[in-house]
Amino acid sequence: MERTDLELVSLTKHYGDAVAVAGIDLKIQGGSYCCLLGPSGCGKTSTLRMVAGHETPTQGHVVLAGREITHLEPVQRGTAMMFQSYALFPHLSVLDNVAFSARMKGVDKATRDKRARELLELVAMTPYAARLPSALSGGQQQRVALARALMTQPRVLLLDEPLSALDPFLRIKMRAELQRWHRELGMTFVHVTHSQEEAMALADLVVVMNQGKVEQAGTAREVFERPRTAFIARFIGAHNVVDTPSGAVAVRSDRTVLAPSGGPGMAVTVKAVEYQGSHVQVHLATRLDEQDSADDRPDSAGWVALVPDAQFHAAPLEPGQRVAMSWHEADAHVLQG
Ligand SMILES: Nc1ncnc2c1ncn2[C@@H]1O[C@H](COP(=O)(O)OP(=O)(O)OP(=O)(O)O)[C@@H](O)[C@H]1O
Repeated sequence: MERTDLELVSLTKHYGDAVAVAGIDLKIQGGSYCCLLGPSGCGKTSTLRMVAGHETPTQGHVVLAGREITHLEPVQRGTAMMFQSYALFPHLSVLDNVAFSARMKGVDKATRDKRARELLELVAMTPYAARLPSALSGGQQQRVALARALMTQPRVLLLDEPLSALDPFLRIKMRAELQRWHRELGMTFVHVTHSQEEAMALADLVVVMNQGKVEQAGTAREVFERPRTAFIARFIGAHNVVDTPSGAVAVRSDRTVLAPSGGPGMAVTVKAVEYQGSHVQVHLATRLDEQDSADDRPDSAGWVALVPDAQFHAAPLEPGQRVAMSWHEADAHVLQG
């Protein structure tokens, strides 16, 4: 089988003095679903735009299927971008929107309409072929945007926050559709998101970025079970970062054990209790008056224990109560840096 890997080599982008992307090395296997994940401003979109050819790298290379594409025009690369705002042409019907790129290339009407109809079928939009975009819902516009991007027969589909404009219900529905399309099309998807939940749900390869660099790349399970740094553990969530005499460790919230005060472990205070159905989230701090732990405060000392509901109700806890927090040695994962 032909290799269609996408490789980024020392990919760098400066805007004046500001470093948006600080030298990324990444290999994305052909046909995989990759999510670029990270907080706002970490360089995800700049990276995607350099792959698409909408931004010129300051340094480095983009290689697709063994071919250097760094300085090619967007249409010559074998990539297609689906934008955050779907940017459909308002005066063109759904069918003509999808067929547009082929029309620009001079493909005859019968051929381009046939291909456009096949793609509308794929995204379940056949009944809407004659409509204008203004008469479609957000989810429907998204499907048309996808069909339009696929018209160029790309090897790599680039998706910039494709679900961010949708309401939570539709977002989950479209997530399942993205998975299905990825499976059916067999092409590489590179999807930018700031939602760890979205990345974990979709990606074969999760690439967590921080300040223009790749902080960790791996399967969702690898990143969740073996977060490399405190930043990753906090960003992925559901982990406590605890300073111990042998360095910082990450412990999953559901593996954090609470015992009556005086028991083994660290003496902490219950700050808040949140009932969540199958589990109860117990927020903990060294003292009751401590501020909430903020993501941007790396030294913050707030923790969460996720206690199964039956266990919690057998021995309920209340804010202000002192407890002992501990974990099994095997559940403490040593962090770097
Ligand atoms: N055209 C530009 N000119 C100057 N600075 C820019 C430009 N585009 C992006 N930046 C800066 O580069 C950094 C990375 O931006 P980028 O859009 O790639 O981040 P992001 O991770 O996609 O963020 P978001 O999730 O908010 O879209 C940011 O600090 C941003 O302000």
